[in-house]
Amino acid sequence: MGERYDLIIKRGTVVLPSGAKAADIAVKDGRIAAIAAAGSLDGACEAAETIDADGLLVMAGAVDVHVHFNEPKFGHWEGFATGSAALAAGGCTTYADMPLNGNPPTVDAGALALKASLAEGASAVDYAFWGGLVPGNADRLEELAAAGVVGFKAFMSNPGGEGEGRFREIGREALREGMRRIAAFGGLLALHAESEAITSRLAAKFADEGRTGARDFAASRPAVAELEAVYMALELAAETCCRLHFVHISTPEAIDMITAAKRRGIDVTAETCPHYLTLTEDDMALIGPAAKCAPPLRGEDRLEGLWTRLLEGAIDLVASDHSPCPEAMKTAAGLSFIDAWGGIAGAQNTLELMLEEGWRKRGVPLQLLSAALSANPARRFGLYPRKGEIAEGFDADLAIIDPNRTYALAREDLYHRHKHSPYIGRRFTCKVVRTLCRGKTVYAEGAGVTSGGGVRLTVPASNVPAVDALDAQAALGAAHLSAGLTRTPGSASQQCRPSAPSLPVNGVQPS
Ligand SMILES: NC(=O)N[C@H]1NC(=O)NC1=O
Ligand SMILES: [Zn+2]
Repeated sequence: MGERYDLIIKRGTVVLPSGAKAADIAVKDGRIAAIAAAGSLDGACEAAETIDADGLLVMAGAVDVHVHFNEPKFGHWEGFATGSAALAAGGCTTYADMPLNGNPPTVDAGALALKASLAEGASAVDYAFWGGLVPGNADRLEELAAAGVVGFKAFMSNPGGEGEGRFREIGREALREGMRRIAAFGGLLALHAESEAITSRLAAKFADEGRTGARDFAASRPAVAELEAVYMALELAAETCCRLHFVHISTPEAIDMITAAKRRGIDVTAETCPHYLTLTEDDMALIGPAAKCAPPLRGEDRLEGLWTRLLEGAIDLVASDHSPCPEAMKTAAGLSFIDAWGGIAGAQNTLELMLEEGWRKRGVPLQLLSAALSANPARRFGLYPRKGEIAEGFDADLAIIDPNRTYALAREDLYHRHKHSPYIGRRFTCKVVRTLCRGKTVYAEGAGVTSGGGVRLTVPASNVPAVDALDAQAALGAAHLSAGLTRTPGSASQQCRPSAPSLPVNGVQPS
């Protein structure tokens, strides 16, 4: 007998960075200890537990860097236990929680410590936190960075939300100052990019005119609001050398502006969400407030344009933007579409939606989906080389998927606190059947979710790699399409590279 392992997952179709391959995976002390030809480990080695993955896909657990779990104070909207249970059931093993909708928002070290104390022992999977950049907290950014946030989030338009002291949007000059400060310590800024001037003016105009429907909501947040905000932020990033990430981009035109900025050497990445890749404005009008989000869902052409950009490697990552609320804020009698909460509860469905709509329907290679869902977010936000990939030495964070299962998503399948979702009733031809975080099963079909074992990950500010590290995905996508995405070497990113030395990854050790 050879090595003794804790777990062997045998004969799965394993999605590696180089492609899908029949393989066995051995796990020891929470990490991937060996990857070998299918059937070669079983029998040759001892293991405390064996999972037979014959006929199943094994992917790196998703790294969802955009969720709103809303504690403290708004845990009745969504909390760490229920939100993370939904993620686990959907094949996600690491997430980063956004600094807003909870109260106090995560805009200083005290608020971060309070939030961390609430997450401790409650989360099913591993997690990290975002800090916030808001008017007036420029002096608090360094303390948040020192406490290990993955980056800072700011809103260029009104974020909504409730409560005294809630999160606020930031104007141009405060944004520039925040970028300057963040760049000084090698941090990263994530932006919700919609122009407040455009969206607030249209919202006020439509309110006067009594226009309150789904189409009116979409028209009040047109594509140009996103494009103007992205353009302005890219200029400020070039000026301040601040590393930038755009959350939930909804238009291919904005992706193209970001791609052009990358070619100029600006250190910037782009995220989109499953809903912009799977639902249109027409769907929003049909489904109602469960499909309301900001930026709003767009037309079919833009949806397909985003898939093309994803295939080209021009979209760096996909995250859920899970932003739920109590049922009544979506469906109360007499509530107009305009007044319903804007946020889609999608934490559980990211991986299955991407497999269904990407791999199945559009032929997107599995390794490209895996890069967008796992490796790239882990890399960009300092969680790599611990999270995000199936490779020796990485945490054994795995999603096991049955690619031969047909089911229609039912309300009762959902683990998040409030069961409104635009995907209820949707048919899937694949299903996550088991999720492992550091080698421990956190979700198994039938058994459900095992709660509370997730650990917090902290990231030193200067440990986050520059965008060049993501070029592998662009190359992967370009190879698939045989259309090249090239970056101009030695331009702004070279001048802007922070002088701080690169630190080792400070992910929490497996306990
Ligand atoms: N406040 C908040 O969570 N907003 C999120 N919801 C949404 O649809 N877009 C967002 O940025
Ligand atoms: Zn969000």
